[in-house]
Amino acid sequence: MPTTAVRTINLTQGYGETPIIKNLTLDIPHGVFGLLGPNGAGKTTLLRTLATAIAPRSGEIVLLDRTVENDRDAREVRRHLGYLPQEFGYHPNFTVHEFISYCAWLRRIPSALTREVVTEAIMAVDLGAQAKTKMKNLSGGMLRRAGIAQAILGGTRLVLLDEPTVGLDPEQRLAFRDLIRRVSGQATVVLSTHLVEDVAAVCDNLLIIADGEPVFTGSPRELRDLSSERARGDTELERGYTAALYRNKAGI
Ligand SMILES: Nc1ncnc2c1ncn2[C@@H]1O[C@H](COP(=O)(O)OP(=O)(O)OP(=O)(O)O)[C@@H](O)[C@H]1O
Repeated sequence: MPTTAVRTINLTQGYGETPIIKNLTLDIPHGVFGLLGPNGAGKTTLLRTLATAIAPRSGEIVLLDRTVENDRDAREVRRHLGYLPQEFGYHPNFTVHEFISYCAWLRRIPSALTREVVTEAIMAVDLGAQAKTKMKNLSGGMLRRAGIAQAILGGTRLVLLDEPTVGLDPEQRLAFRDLIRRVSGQATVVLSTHLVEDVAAVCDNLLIIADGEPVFTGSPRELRDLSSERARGDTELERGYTAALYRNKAGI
């Protein structure tokens, strides 16, 4: 298996005149990859670009060994790609089963396979007991799990999750980490988060971006190694994170 699941080469992305992601060259290896950065750093913009929801302004993206140059490439790659945006839409009166079945239809999964893949995805996120519950009656954690179920539907090989732990209580976050570990047996997972501890718990590697530019790539352990007495933070990892940001601001 090739070692890189996602590659960006001189990727520039933005809205209107303003560039948000600036000339980003990045390799995301197979495994679980974290995206960290302050508010407005460009994490969502990068994930939306990798999800092929918005075309790059310039530069290249290679997803699962396919260079995405046109709509045909994007359509092909999307068959293997799952995306959970920060806010995902659903009909509140759909049951979990109906929601996931509807997503299967949107993803053009053949109807003969729908029942099987829908059940598989629901079971994978432990929502079997809620299959007949309406989406509007799910707790925040269950709703996130339903969102992840649609992202892994049909055995996707690349799963992009935007802030999947927002709004979860500590117990739900632990359960979420277990779920990501399980999903990573099937797919490369790229997730954005504000929570440095989530990254340490589940990610093999991570990128910190600030103002659309990379300030750190490496493992959680390498981030810890950046930690210094001077840097702010309650844990070594948080101090590593602030040190990486400070190092960038100081132009070191
Ligand atoms: N649709 C849009 N049109 C114009 N500007 C946008 C749009 N979406 C995002 N931006 C701007 O792009 C920049 C990066 O936003 P983005 O949402 O990618 O950052 P983020 O790192 O995900 O932030 P957060 O952690 O707050 O979610 C911000 O300055 C934001 O205001």
